Amino acid sequence: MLEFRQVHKAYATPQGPLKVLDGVDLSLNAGESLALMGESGCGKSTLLHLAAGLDLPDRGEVRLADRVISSLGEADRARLRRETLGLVFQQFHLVPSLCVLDNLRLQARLAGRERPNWTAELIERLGLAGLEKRYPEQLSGGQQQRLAIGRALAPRPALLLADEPTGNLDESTADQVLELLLALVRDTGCALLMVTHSPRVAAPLDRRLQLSHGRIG
Ligand SMILES: Nc1ncnc2c1ncn2[C@@H]1O[C@H](COP(=O)(O)OP(=O)(O)OP(=O)(O)O)[C@@H](O)[C@H]1O
Repeated sequence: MLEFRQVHKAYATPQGPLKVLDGVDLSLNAGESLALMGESGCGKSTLLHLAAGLDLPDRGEVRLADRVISSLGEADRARLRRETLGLVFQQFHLVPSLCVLDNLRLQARLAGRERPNWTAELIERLGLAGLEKRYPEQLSGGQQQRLAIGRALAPRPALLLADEPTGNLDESTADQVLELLLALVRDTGCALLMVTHSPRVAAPLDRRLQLSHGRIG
């Protein structure tokens, strides 16, 4: 589903290149869930951005759904991302001018996979029934993050990439949102790569990997 082969990435800084990934190998099978852990600044978000084709490695290869996403041009990367991936970040990235229902519909439509029955089921399971016509700013933080998860899963992606998806929520809301995310991932058979610094959040996933000194330990 997702594979990194000897991936290297450095950022240009005024002090010279900052080496962040230094030969990362990683492989995630279809339907599998993986927690990527490591200290702040070790390169977890960088790795996730490379997995999504939002950025490119300096060396090495990133394969997504049997395509080498790191060799594709920007338009092809965007298409592969739309067709294959769901993305959930700490900031919700909802469309503020669209209501709950249209936020969900838009994402499915962009992927060319609108399924009204699935959208309706999602709204129920997200606990957003009755709030379909509300705009994101009229929702609580937990509701917004549930909507962001629903939006990512609306097109039934093969892989969900999540960057600290409960990082902005209080502990009990975070627990509920995480439980919902894992249940939806399990029921849709979607693979999951989740960045988290929290062992508690990582515990229920199939595997846990540590990123340190630019490599997977
Ligand atoms: N565009 C950029 N230009 C220069 N340096 C960057 C850039 N993006 C990230 N960095 C640096 O690269 C390193 C890795 O950043 P990254 O965001 O991947 O870490 P992280 O493990 O996700 O951190 P956190 O857990 O704090 O979110 C950090 O030292 C960061 O300051």
